[in-house]
This record gives sequence, structure tokens and C-alpha cells, in this order.
Amino acid sequence: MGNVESKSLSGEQQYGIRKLHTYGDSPGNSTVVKIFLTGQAILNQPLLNKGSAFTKRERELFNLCSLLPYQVNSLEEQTNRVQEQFEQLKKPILKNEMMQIIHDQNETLFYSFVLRDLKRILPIIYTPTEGEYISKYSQMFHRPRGVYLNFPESEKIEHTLIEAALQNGMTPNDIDVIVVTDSEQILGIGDQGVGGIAISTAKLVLYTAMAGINPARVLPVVLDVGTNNKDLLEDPLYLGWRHERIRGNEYDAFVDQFVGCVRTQFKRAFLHWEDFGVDNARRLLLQYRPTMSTFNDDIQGTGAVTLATLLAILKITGDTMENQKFVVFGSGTAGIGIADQIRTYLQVKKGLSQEEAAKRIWCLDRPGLLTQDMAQGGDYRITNQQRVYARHPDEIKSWGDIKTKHPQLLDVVKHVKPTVLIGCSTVPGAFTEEIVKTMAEDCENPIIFPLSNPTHLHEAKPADLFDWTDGKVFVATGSPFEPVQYKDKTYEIAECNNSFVFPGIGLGCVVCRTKHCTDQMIFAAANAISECSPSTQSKDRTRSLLPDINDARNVSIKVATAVIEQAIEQSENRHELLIEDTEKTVREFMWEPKYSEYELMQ
Ligand SMILES: O=C([O-])CC(=O)C(=O)O
Ligand SMILES: [Mg+2]
Repeated sequence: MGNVESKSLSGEQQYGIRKLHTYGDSPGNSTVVKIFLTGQAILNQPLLNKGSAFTKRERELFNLCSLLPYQVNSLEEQTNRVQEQFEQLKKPILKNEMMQIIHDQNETLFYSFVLRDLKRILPIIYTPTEGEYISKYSQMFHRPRGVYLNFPESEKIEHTLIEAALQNGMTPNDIDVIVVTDSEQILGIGDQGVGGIAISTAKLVLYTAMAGINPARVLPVVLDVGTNNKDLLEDPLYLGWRHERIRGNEYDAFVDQFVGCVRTQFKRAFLHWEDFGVDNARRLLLQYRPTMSTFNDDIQGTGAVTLATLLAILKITGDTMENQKFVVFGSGTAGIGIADQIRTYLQVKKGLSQEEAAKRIWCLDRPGLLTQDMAQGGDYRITNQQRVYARHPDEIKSWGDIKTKHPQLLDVVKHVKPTVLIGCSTVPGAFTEEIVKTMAEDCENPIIFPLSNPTHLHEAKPADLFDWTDGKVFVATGSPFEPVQYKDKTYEIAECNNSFVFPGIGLGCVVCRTKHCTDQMIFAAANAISECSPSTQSKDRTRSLLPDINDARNVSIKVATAVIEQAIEQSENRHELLIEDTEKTVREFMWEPKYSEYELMQ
């Protein structure tokens, strides 16, 4: 990483406590930023570069006069230019590439454009286009972004992380959010090796855009522990460590070294886990959750936004969570994460026992319905987290006519008569017409969420779900979909993506410096989102079940406030805050894309 100045500084001063630039102590916008760099070096720092917006005074002060065209632009004018360039490109992947170039040149300008129409830009810089970019990472690579922690260089972990913070003009203690992936299960597209760095970057872009986390105070991290993706291993352009995935004790020690460094050096950071494989995601969360402020997006984020959408629907129908029968199709990280979130909600909020709560949830995976006899050996290895939902064989016997070894989705729908069907299977088209019609026969308001990502992996298309249920369905999807025209009405489709919830949860945890991220805090977040549902607020089913993405910043304020209030109630806050001031404190914490004034650091 880095340039000559930072290397010599950090060498002299053991990672260099002297910063190249300083934004002041406030996480929000600083009015004056002091900078040690001049000339080209300042233009090469995307967090500092203003491009054509450097004022004449700053051009003199920092030796920039001959390095920039004469005209001085405002941020608004620069954003208009980006807009024109963006409109000229037709293919989403090219737009994505263009956005990366802007991001690497000038972060303020990047966020100014992103926030102009977040709803339109999000599918370009996030799901689904970011998935395409990740799968082509080594071919499309222009320049590095983020922190690459490579297994063969494990002795450098601490140095690399601290150096990355300094590059941003921060000390480790200033870092608010770290997103880490090991890329084993990226979205629904599996093991992507080093390319997974781009999911960490994309999630952090959302923290900044949607929740105002200062972009200088974040670190995107990939743990490159090898890859089992044959195509990548055979690709001569592949940029990651060409080695099969490290497992077992060596893997655990590497992760532990990383987390240990976060805990000891990055004391204020909220650690967000993204797209780990099913065997590691929950295990690591459970291991580290008791001792730090940490969160797994695929388990808790996806679970929380699904819960928020369900709560919004139940507010419309007047029904209750404990009355529902849930079928979860696809029992990987996200599927079991959702099941767990629903179950824990029923336990904590509705007073059900674990057994009573789990009984309301039927989970299927590749072989079919998860059953207890499956757990006693056989051809499918059921995990401990899935075991909670495994059904008693007697229940299946009572169904009689099952032709396959394990009941399939249609059998389950026929016999269970679910009210909620959730897809996390990455099996496109798995919710067939027959299955959906069977469900709708016995159910007044079928709730169907095909959540697999990206778009081409959805279990059903929203338009078909309306057709097959005579318009009775409540739908939410994992990737964005166009509104559906059914009979004389147009229905907005809610994107039930964890992007609605993680930025606000992270913001809340960071503002009050919570010791842990508890289940109660996640329920508070889900409830806050359900209260912002346009459909619920207007009692109009054609409106989206989840808030408009362009309203994301306001939603994040509500979510963060709810999280902090819950944290205070549980004495989890390390930062003293008065409940009355919470929302104001949250707002003041938030960074906005606007230029600060620059002074020379002496
Ligand atoms: O990134 C997204 O769009 C949602 C998510 O976490 C996943 O699919 O793994
Ligand atoms: Mg994910």
C-alpha cells in the first residue's frame, strides 16, 4: 500500500502516529482539514482530492495551479458532469466501472452523485451489478482498494491494517466500521476468492451513503485464505493467492489473529462479517459476539430486514407473528439466519419456548425437508444450527403419500399449509406455479419472499406470483425488481435486502460505542424499519412494504436511534448519551458529501 512519504513516516515512528492529513476529531464533516501533502500527491488521494473544485487559494497553497485546468467548478457542477458521463453508458457493468473510477479519484464527488438518486445508482454499485463485477474481478482490475490480508503473509496483518488506517488520515482508534469477508459465499454466486474484496467495499459505500459513516473512518478487508473455485485457480489473470482454501486450525488462527488486532488496535470499530461460508459464518459470530461489537450481515442483517418486512405486513393484515407458519426453502447462512431471527423474536418478544417457536418453522435444504432422522447419519450432513428446525419423522409419516426419500417443497406446502414462504436457495424458478397455487388455496394473504441474489437466481418472479395468487400475495425480493402491473393496479416491489438495516445498525452501535450488538438491538432496528413502511403507513397495498431507498438516510437515523435507545436500556453503551438527545447526536455524527476548506499542516 501507499506512497513513499507514508512508508518512511510509518517506518520511523512505528506505523507513524503522525498523519498525512487530519479531519479533526468529529466523525461528521470537518470545516477545516489540515494536510501535509502537496501537488500530485494530494490529487492522488481520493478522500482529499477535489479535482476542478480546488479554489484558487488552495491551488496556490498546495502547488496545484499547473496541475489543474483553469476553471474552478462547484461540487454541483462536477456532479452534473458525472451524471452526463453516466448517462452515456448503457451497460450496467460499464456504469459500475465508471463509478469505481470516480470513487478512486474523488470520494466527495462519488457520494454527491450516488446520493443524487440512490435508488437508481444502487443496483449499479451494489446488488446485482456488483456481483457481476466480483465474478470478473481479476479481469476488470484497475487498481487496488481495501485491505488484502493474505494467508501466506499472516505476520503482516497488524502492520497492514494500521497502515491502511493511516493512509486514510486516521489512527486505528478513529476507525468506525470494518467490513470483512473471506469470500467463500459471495451473494448467491459462491466462492469468489480475492474478488470478494469488492463486497466489503460495496457494503461500506452503503454505510456512508445510507448512514453517513465518514468514508475516511472505514476499512474494507478481504481475508485471502485461498479459493476452491476451479475457474479462478485456472485463470492466468487470477489475482488472489492460488491455493485451495485453508481450513481447520490454520484458518481459525488466521481469523483470530485478525480479530485480535481489531480488538486491541481498533478499539472503537464495529466489525461486520460478510459472505463467509455456511460452516464458518455462524461459528465465528458466536465465538466473537460475546466479547465485541460485531454483526454478521448475512445471518442477522438478512434476518432483520426479513423480520421488518413481515412486521410491516402483519401491521396491514392485523395478524400476529405467532399465528404464522413459515417455510424456509434453502437452509444455508441466510435461510437459517432468517429462521433464527423469527424464532428468537417469538421467544424474546412473544414468550414462546425455543421448541414452540421452532415448531412454527419448516426448513428445507438440498435433499428436502430437514428431519430428525436425517440428523442420525445418512447422505446429508445436517448442521447443528439446522438441527433446531429438524422435524420429527412421525409428522412426515402422518402425511402418508410422500414419494421421495425426503419431502420436497410441494409436499411440505400441501401438508403444512404455510402462510409465509421464504426462498434463500439460489435455485431459480423453485417456486413453481403449482407450489404457489397450492399455497394460495389455503391462505388468505400468502407472503412469499424469493430472496436469492443476484436477480437471475430468484425463486420466482414477482409478476408471476401476482398472477398465480389472484393478486393476494405480499411479495418482497432480494434484488431490485420493477413494479408489477396486476389488473388495474401497479404494485411496488420491496427489495428485502439487508442494505436497509445494516447501515443503521452499524451507525447506532458506533455512535453509542456499544459493547455488543445484541438480539434486542436487532429487533429494535427491524421494528423501526417496519414503522417506516409506506405500505403500512398508508394502508395501501400497492405501495412498497419497505421504505423508499431514496429515504435511506432518514430511515438509518430512525434505526440508529432505536438501536441506541435499546443499547442504553441494556447498559450496553460505552458512550454516555441521553435518550432525549439521541436523534440529534446521530444526525451530527453523519458525514455528508461536501468539501471542507484545506490548510497546510505545519
Ligand atoms: O449483498 C447483498 O445484496 C445481500 C447479501 O448480503 C447477500 O446476498 O449475501
Ligand atoms: Mg452477503
